[in-house]
Formats: sequence, structure tokens, C-alpha cells
Amino acid sequence: MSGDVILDVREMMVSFSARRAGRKYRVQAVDGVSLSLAQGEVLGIVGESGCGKTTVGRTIVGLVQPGSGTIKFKGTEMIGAGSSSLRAMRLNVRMVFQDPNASLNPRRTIGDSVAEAGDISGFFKSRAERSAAIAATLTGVGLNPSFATRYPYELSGGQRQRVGIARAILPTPSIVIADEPVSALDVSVQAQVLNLMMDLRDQLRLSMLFISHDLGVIGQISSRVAVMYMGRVVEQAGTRTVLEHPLHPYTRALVAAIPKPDPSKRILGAIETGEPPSLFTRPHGCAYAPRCPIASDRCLVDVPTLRSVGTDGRTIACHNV
Ligand SMILES: Nc1ncnc2c1ncn2[C@@H]1O[C@H](COP(=O)(O)OP(=O)(O)OP(=O)(O)O)[C@@H](O)[C@H]1O
Repeated sequence: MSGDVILDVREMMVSFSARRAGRKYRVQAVDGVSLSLAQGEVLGIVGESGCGKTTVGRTIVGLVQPGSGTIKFKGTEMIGAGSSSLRAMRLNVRMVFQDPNASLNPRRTIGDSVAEAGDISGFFKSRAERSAAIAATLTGVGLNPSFATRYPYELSGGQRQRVGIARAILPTPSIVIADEPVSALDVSVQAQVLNLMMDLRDQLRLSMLFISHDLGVIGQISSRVAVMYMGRVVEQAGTRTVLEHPLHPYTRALVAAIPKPDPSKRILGAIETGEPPSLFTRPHGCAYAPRCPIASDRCLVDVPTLRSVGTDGRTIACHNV
């Protein structure tokens, strides 16, 4: 990784209480995740539904409290920080949510939604400045400024997600955490919204955490990828390295599952053949062992920790590669 680190997460642990068959459990949604993000970098976080990706993003922006760990934004610890540091961080680290229908208030105009963070923080000096900033931001995400007086129901899904992005970039933050920002959209619209995010990354010099279950989508926008499985990072490396030479057996299964133009060349990975994981029945050793084609006896008892492999900053948690 090059450049200044602006976000540094160490050993993040997050658990939730859950009920199953009348009994109360604590499930460990995030189990010791460490990540860092450099200025202008896009780090993809990929993994199956329930692996804890969203919880990592929501914890970084302060929507979920971690059990332990550290979250440093530009060198300042955010967990337990005073309200002025937290306010500054909230304005600088913003989230684009998966479902623009759920994240936009149906009773607020688009302009009011886009200006919300600026309004709360006292960013705008005058009504005129506020209106101009809304118009410029809507234009920047490819929407006509006249959308400011409209309501979410008047917009298509793709337009609503553009509003979701506009909300996250006014005022301009340092970091955008995009949680599955295209997965609720039609395939034809996905590419347009992805292109918009890449343009904004370049124009505004944004750093991004880009969360997706789809390694194909992650591959288009991210410079590095962290692969998560059951609350842990199992492999982290440059995107090309991950896509062209995946090492962890789970990463290999994810890469094999990326749709190929020729369906006969599509390999069925273990991810499609094994049992999906459950946090209620976490295995003792490596969480992936029950689905892993190369698991050994050690994997059933001993949790692998991340170690460096090779020279390009790749880390991997596997006993057998
Ligand atoms: N508020 C909550 N209360 C209880 N359990 C939760 C809560 N939020 C998440 N979980 C549980 O934590 C685990 C991780 O969820 P999370 O949403 O972070 O995963 P994910 O990888 O983002 O999956 P998805 O793509 O389906 O959102 C899941 O088992 C989920 O049910």
C-alpha cells in the first residue's frame, strides 16, 4: 500500500445478541478484523452474505459499537473520542447504503436529503450557498439540478442511488464507505453507477471502502481486496493478485464463481457446493474447514492467523497454502 494511511482499523470485534429456538446467543459478527486505507485508495471487502462486511462498515461510521479494537481516522482514535472529534469524523467518513429506497426519507425533497449532513453540521453560510451546493452536487452525480425539489418516489432506482451518492459527498468527505451500492440496481444501471463512483473517486480524491458480495464488481473499482469469511479477513492483496492468483481456497472459490462469458468454462467452486456457514455453529478451528477441499486435521482445531506471503503485501490466513 502506498500513500498516507487515513483509516486504520485494528482487531475490530463486534458481537450481537440473537435469539434462536427460544435461546439467547451472542454471535461474533466481526472477529478481529484489521484493515487500513490510504489516501485515494479503494479497498474492496468481499465475502458471502452474513460474513460481517456491512458490520465492519457500520462500525467504522459509528452506527454500531465495537466490543473492542481501535479505529483511527487520520491518526486520531475514534472509539471513545469526544463529541467534536466524532462530529468531524462523521462528516469526513460517509456511507452509501445498499438500498436507496430504504435510506432516503420519502417525505423529504431530494435537495433536503442531499443537504442533510451540511445542515446538521452548520456547513452552509447562507440559503444561496446551500442551494448552489445542492445544484452542483446533483450535477456532479449526473442529475439535473431541478431534481432538488422532487421526492424519491418520482425517481428511478438508479437515480435514487445517485442521490444516495450525492448525500455522501456534500460536504466532500475524505472517505466513502459504499455498502453494496449497486447490488439493488438493474444490471444495465449497475455499470453506470460504478462508473460514476470511479469518476468521483478521481475528481474528489476520495478513499473508499467498497463492500460487495460480488468479486467481479469489486475487481472493477478496487485497488486492493480484503476477503472476509465468518467475521475474519482470510486473504488481503492487490486486486490483480487476488483475481489472477488467488491463494486462499475460499478466495479461489469466489474467483471461480465470477460469471464467465462462456458458461461451459465456469468452474463450480466449493462455495457453491458446500454448506453455507452459520455463526451459531462456528467450527473450532478454521471456519472454512468444513467446506475446504484442502483442509487437514490441523484446520479442524487450530484457527489460522494472517501471515505475509510473497512480496506485494499479500496476507493470508490458511495453514495449507
Ligand atoms: N443489528 C444486528 N443484530 C443482530 N445480529 C446482527 C445485526 N447486524 C448484523 N447481525 C448479524 O451479524 C452477522 C453479519 O452481518 P452483516 O450484515 O455484517 O454481514 P454481511 O456480510 O454484510 O451480509 P449481507 O451482505 O447479507 O448484509 C450476520 O449473522 C447478521 O445476522
